[in-house]
Amino acid sequence: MSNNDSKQALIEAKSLSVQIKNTTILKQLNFSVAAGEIYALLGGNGAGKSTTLKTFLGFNKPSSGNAIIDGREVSTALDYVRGKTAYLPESATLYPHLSARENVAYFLSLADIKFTHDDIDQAFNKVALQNDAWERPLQTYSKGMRQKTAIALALLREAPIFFLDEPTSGLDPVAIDEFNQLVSELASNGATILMVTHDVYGACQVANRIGLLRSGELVGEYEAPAGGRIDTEQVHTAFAAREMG
Ligand SMILES: Nc1ncnc2c1ncn2[C@@H]1O[C@H](COP(=O)(O)OP(=O)(O)OP(=O)(O)O)[C@@H](O)[C@H]1O
Repeated sequence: MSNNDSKQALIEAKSLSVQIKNTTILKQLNFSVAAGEIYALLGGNGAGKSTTLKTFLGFNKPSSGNAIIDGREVSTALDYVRGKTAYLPESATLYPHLSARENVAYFLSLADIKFTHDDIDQAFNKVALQNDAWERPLQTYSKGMRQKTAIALALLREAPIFFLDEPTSGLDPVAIDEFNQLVSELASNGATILMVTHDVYGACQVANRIGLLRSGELVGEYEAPAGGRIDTEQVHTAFAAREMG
């Protein structure tokens, strides 16, 4: 029995298939992410990573099988699912002309969430957003800083489930390490994280489990040993072999 079976699964794909315009894009996916776990869906261009995320976000309907969040079918419990999840697209969709504080305050107000000035300070400190940037417009931020802002917002929304789309693409090595550290901390504090990526190294650095996706099929799964990391070499070899067919 894997570790995963003993814990509550918060994200589940059950024989999940998705068709777009008569083409089957996702084929019978089965995986689950337990509470507090980081699952990386790894695949090359066109493997179906974004389609999987979009299905869990409710933008695609399964043609068969199920996409389940916290025990509920996504397509029939959209409001519930949106309240439970935070989605970080490849580039955070925040307002460039507003400061980090103004962005966060605006989106929290939209969601009808009460907050104080101190709450926002605490969230920015938690994600290690540099203090001198808090009141500066986001257009002066690096991608890493914008991501930190988006994560601070998710923390304030108290969303327990995170979807991350290619979170480290375009980050420099220091920012990647910082980001991976932050993601690990989120999970240690109980967040459940599904990330999609083509970065083998990054996935092995943070994930408890990696699913290898190719042409819409899950062709391999790797699990970190207790207290350890998934072997990068093993996953890299499988990834490269799969990509070559
Ligand atoms: N709306 C759509 N209409 C037609 N085909 C689509 C649509 N969305 C996705 N696809 C196809 O589904 C397949 C998977 O696409 P998807 O964007 O999920 O891949 P991906 O793994 O995220 O790739 P990348 O790393 O390049 O972003 C691709 O062949 C793509 O062309």
